[in-house]
Order: sequence, then structure tokens, then C-alpha cells
Amino acid sequence: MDAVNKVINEDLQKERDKCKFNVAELTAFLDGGDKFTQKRREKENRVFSIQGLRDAVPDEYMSHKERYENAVRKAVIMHQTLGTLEDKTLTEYETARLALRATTSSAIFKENSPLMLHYSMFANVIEGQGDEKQREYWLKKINNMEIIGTYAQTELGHGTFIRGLETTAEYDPKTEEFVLNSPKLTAYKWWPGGLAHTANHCVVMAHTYSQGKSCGIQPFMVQIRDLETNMPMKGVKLGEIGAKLGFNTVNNGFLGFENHRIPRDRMLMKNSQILKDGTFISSPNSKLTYGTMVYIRVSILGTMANTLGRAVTIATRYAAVRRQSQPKPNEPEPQILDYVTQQHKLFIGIASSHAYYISCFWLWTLYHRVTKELAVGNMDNLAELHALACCLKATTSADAAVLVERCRLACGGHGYMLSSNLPQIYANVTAANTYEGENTVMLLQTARALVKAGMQVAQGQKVSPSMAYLADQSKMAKWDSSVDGIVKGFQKVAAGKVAACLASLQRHTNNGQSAEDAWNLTSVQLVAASEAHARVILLSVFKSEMDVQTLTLSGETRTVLFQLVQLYTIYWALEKVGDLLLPTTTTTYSVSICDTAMRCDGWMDETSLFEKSTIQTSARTGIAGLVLSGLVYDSAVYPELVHQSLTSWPLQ
Ligand SMILES: CC/C=C\C/C=C\C/C=C\CCCC(=O)SCCNC(=O)CCNC(=O)[C@H](O)C(C)(C)COP(=O)(O)OP(=O)(O)OC[C@H]1O[C@@H](n2cnc3c(N)ncnc32)[C@H](O)[C@@H]1OP(=O)(O)O
Ligand SMILES: Cc1cc2nc3c(=O)[nH]c(=O)nc-3n(C[C@H](O)[C@H](O)[C@H](O)COP(=O)(O)OP(=O)(O)OC[C@H]3O[C@@H](n4cnc5c(N)ncnc54)[C@H](O)[C@@H]3O)c2cc1C
Repeated sequence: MDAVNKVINEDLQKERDKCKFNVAELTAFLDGGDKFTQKRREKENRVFSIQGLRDAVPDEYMSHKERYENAVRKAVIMHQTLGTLEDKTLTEYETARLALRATTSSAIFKENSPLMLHYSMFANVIEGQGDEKQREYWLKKINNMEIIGTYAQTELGHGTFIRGLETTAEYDPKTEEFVLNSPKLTAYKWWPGGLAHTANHCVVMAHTYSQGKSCGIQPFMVQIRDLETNMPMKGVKLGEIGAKLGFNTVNNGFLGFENHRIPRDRMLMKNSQILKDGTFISSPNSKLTYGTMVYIRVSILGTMANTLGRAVTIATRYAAVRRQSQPKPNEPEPQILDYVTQQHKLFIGIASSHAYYISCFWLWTLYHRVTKELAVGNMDNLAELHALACCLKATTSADAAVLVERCRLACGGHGYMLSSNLPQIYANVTAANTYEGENTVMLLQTARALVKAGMQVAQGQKVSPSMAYLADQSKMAKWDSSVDGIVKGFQKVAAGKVAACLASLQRHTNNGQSAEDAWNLTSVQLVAASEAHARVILLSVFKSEMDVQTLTLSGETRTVLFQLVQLYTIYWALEKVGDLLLPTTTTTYSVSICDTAMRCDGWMDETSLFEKSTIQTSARTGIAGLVLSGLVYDSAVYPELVHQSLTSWPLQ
């Protein structure tokens, strides 16, 4: 065994020794400063030092029930170790940022936890939807685990279409109570994490009626289990929805109501209210009720950064220790990391994880600013936040699922082993394409904003900052292969696609189609326009944030970060080269990448672009070193997991 460990460490160590930048400096940069690195490591070391978190047997050998019970056991340990996670010395933004990075450790144990929804949505929805008295009363109970909750919105019959939800809450002024019912099977809440056996409270989104009139979808705090016996309350039906592709210890369940009565003050009344006599006072904006979903969509960018980062750490380390084939006779088998195809598979994952981190912190800043504005009744920037959260959640989760699967494939047969942890990471990450807003639906939401912005531009009106590029009518000058040049190209592509959508919508309505049918007939183009917009944001934010945030970093560290920005940008230029070279309806432009002028209607000499994107030896060392030095995920965090997965894999 020593011989094997020596071979594995020798190769890993050799790669790490080639690292040319200051690992501690870049770790602190990603954490937001040395103090955060220290706080994160303290938290992670506390988690990883707990022997009780180790499974007696791999959980894939347990029954569904045993896995759940084991997960509850670990959830209790995690809570006792990490407590309420509150650190009163941090600002709200700093807390959010630390939570994003710190989930590298607690994510492994928390994202599969029956308490996942308690931590991620239950507390947030009370914060966002409860009035002052309700926040004061419930948050204390939530934070010290007096109650365990979840977020019950989706039903068997409706997930996307919230306005179609069938659970009803009818106000009875005689008793000053709401009566909850699930009138049909399709009205049963279906999916909420923890709902099956774990949660004893939940926020229920219900179609509310008072004085015989609809009051739309409103949030209610509902106790669903007896706190002593844990049995369902009267008029409450609960159960497990069954095995899934992943998250099989999150305890997703179903919930039905039969004339279940709750006091009036259980309606969360920050945005809308129902008075004692049944008078309904509507929210200044009905979409404020959807606020928690925006919060989670923003956090999903960070979750994707973490999740993809974990997968590409495992795959890159494997690529450093795996030796295979003999391209040169009489020479030792090379590390598979030396194959350019292997670099091409993995380095985009490293770059993307960093890009998602940077975009997440950027979007968090907007989220916190808009939340403060909403608190004083200023709704001006809510639409911009919603549009960005939708397309970035959709694009990062879709890309991350593809790239995590690519990491698995890059590990050959060993990637197919559950002991690699890559299949489990894939099962979790792919769920993000569906939860918190199915990706197509989210992209179409952003498309609504893009079409509106395109029309405003046509009328010479100002548009939101993230869409201001739509108004740039300048002809595309000759490109250089700079990042800024390619970003400009993507802006032209997105603007062209939005213009094409407007033309298509107009054409369909001119042909007598209704606005709804014209929208549906154009919806594939609308999704593509929304994706192109998201690509503009991801590329431009990565570059602009790096320009600003890396000024204080040492030369080598800045170099490796800008290699990631360049790789990420050129990778997507290659992926979308068809779009970049097609004449757009509003502008035509000649393209010169890698100093080879190519007319936009000409064919693309992809080899020259590909050569530009291929990681040169120095860059390979730099970028590979980024991971192998443990930078993408602090090596102090993963020795056990990675070592265990590497050593438990079949020996070479
Ligand atoms: C690895 C994992 C580890 C950790 C992960 C962390 C956490 C995981 C936690 C939880 C797991 C998942 C939990 C869930 O899934 S909870 C349920 C989530 N469900 C959804 O997201 C439902 C999606 N559907 C919707 O949001 C809406 O139905 C809709 C698609 C937006 C349509 O709504 P509708 O009322 O019909 O509105 P439209 O007619 O389309 O638009 C009207 C108008 O409103 C604007 N709008 C819509 N939504 C919002 C919003 N949230 N904020 C602000 N504005 C909004 C929309 O833009 C439009 O404006 P116009 O000006 O264009 O009219
Ligand atoms: C792992 C996991 C955990 C979850 N946890 C929770 C939870 O804790 N709480 C909770 O409330 N929910 C939860 N959900 C439910 C989740 O929010 C829904 O699954 C999601 O909102 C999608 O709704 P749906 O399942 O009804 O799919 P549908 O909306 O039925 O989507 C099916 C297909 O129809 C298409 N479609 C639907 N509407 C449109 C449209 N308007 N235009 C074009 N195409 C459309 C979609 O693009 C998709 O291809 C969870 C789901 C998963 C997978």
C-alpha cells in the first residue's frame, strides 16, 4: 500500500510543485480576504474532524430507510457542530459570501440533508414574507431548531405555473381562521424537501379566498406534525414521494389538507394582508411573494461553482495520477493530464467554476441592493434582478451538469464508480436544471425582459444596465482575439437574436396569430436569445470583475486568473462559432480571430482558433497547478475524500 500511496502522491506533488502563483493569495482572493479563509477553514476543519460523519458502510449499500436515518444522524451532528452558522461580526453580504465558499465542506453533508430546505428556503421565506412580529416570533424558533421546516409550493399538478396552484386557503371571519384544503389529488403538495418525515412546519403557498373573492397565491406558516409525537396534525396527510435520481436523503414528500384550520396570523403578511373582517390588502407587487425563489436562484450560481469545482478537483487530480498508453516508444506511460484532449475536457471546468463564483458574488451584490430598495418600496430594479437570476441560474446549472458529466467521463471506468463521488455530484447538479424554476421556463422569463428591452431600444428609450448593449448599433469593427473583442461579438450575437425574435413575433402577429401563439411559435428563438444574453453577462462580468478585483494580486496570480478568463472566453467562442460568424439581422461584421481575417459568411478555420485556445504548456502547468495546489478547493478540505476515492479505486 505504501508503494501505491507513494506513486500517487509523487505525481500529485510534482504537479503542485510546478505551481507558479501564490496559493494562499488566490485562496484568500476567492474567499474574500484572509479573515474569511480563516473562518472557512475553521468551519471546515470542525466538520471534517468529526468521526461521526463517516458512514459505517457506503450509503449505497444501505436501504432507503437506513440512508434516511443515517442522514438524520449526520444532520444532527452537523447542526451541533456548526450551530446556527450565524456570525454576528459579519455583514449580510459577507455572511452570504462565506456561506457560498463554506458550503464546499458543509455542502457535502448539508445538500443531501433532510434539513436542506430548513436551511435554504424555510428561514429565508419567513425573513422575506413575514411581517415584523412574525419574523421576531418564528426566526428564533427556526434558528435554534425548535421547529423544522420546509417550503411547500409545488404540487403534483403544478410546479412551474404558480398561479395554477390548487391548494386553497379560505378565510373564515367568524373564527378568524383559514381553512386549508387539497380539493383534488393534483392539489397535493409534491416534492418539498424534508416534508415526508422530517419537517413539523412548512410554508404553504395556497390559492387564497376571502369574502368570496380570490386573493391570489399567498404564503402560510402551517404546523403539520405534533412536536411531541411527530405524527401528522388533524386534517394533514403526509408521505414520501419515493426514490429519485439523487438527493435520496433529502426526504422529499407529499402533503394533503382536509379542512385543516389555522389562525389568521399564520398568513405571512409582510406584502399582503387579510384583516380580521376578511378585507384583503394586496401587495404593491404580487411578485414579491416569489422573492425566496429569486434568492435561491442567485445562490444556485454559487452552488454550481462549488459543485463543479468539487468534480473538476477530483477529475484533475485523477488526471495527474492516472498514467495510460505509450505514445512514445520506450518512454513511461504519460500522465493523462498531458493529453491535450484531457486538458480540453477539464480546464473549462476549472475556468467555469471560477466564472460562476465571480458572477455569483456580483449578482449577490445586486440582490442585496435590490432587497434594500424593496424594503423602502422602490421596485425599480426588481425586474432586472429577476431577469438576471433566471437566465444565469438556467445557464450555469445547464453548463455545470454537462461539465460534471464530462469530469466523470474523463476518469474512464473509475469515474463510473460511486466511490469516485462523481455520479452522486452529477445526480445533484443536474437537479438544478429543474428545481427553483425549470430552465426553459427561466430562460423564457428573461426573454420577456429582452423583448421588452428590444422594443424600448427601437423607441430610443433607456434600458436596464445589463441590457444596455442592445442599444449599441456600432458596426462591428475587425476583431482581435482579445477577450473584450469576443465579448463584443457575443453582445452583437445576443442583440441580433433579440432583433430576430422581435421580427418573428411581428411576422406571426401580422399573419393573424394571437400574441400568445406568436410567442409560442418564437419560443425556441427566445430561449436562444436568453442564453446568448446570459453568455454576455457571464463573459463580461468574469472579465470586468477580474480587471478590478485582481489589481492588488501578485503578477503570477493575476496571470493564472486571466488565463482562466481567456480560456473561458475562447472556449465559448469555439462553442458558439456558428453564431459569431453568421451575419446578424442588425449588423454584419468581419471576424478576425487569431489574426486570420475571416469574412462573416465565410467558413471558419477552426484549427487556428483551436490552437489559440489550446492550453500551452506553461498555461497547462499554471491552470493544472491551480487545482492540484488545492486552490480550486482548499486541499486541506478534501484530503480524505479524494485520497479515499483515489486509493479505494482499483489500483493501477
Ligand atoms: C446542490 C444543491 C445544494 C443546495 C441547493 C440550494 C438550495 C436548493 C433548495 C431548494 C430545492 C428546490 C426548491 C424549489 O424548487 S421551490 C419551487 C420553485 N418553483 C419555481 O421556481 C416555479 C417557477 N415558476 C415561476 O416562477 C412562475 O410561475 C413564472 C414562471 C415566473 C410565471 O409566473 P406568472 O405569474 O405566470 O408570471 P408571468 O405572467 O410569466 O410574468 C408576470 C410578470 O411577473 C414578473 N415576474 C415573474 N416572477 C417574478 C419574480 N420572481 N420576481 C419578479 N418579477 C417576476 C415577470 O417578469 C413578468 O413581468 P412582465 O413585466 O414581463 O409582465
Ligand atoms: C430535486 C428537487 C427538489 C425539489 N424541491 C422542491 C421543494 O423543496 N419545494 C417545492 O415547492 N418544489 C420543489 N421541487 C419542485 C420543482 O420546483 C419543480 O419540479 C419545478 O418547478 C418544475 O415544475 P414541474 O416539475 O411541474 O415541471 P413542469 O413545469 O411540468 O415542466 C415540464 C416541462 O414543461 C415545460 N414547460 C412548463 N411550462 C412551460 C412554459 N410556460 N413554456 C414552455 N415550456 C414549459 C418545461 O420546460 C419542461 O420541459 C423540487 C424538484 C426537484 C427536482
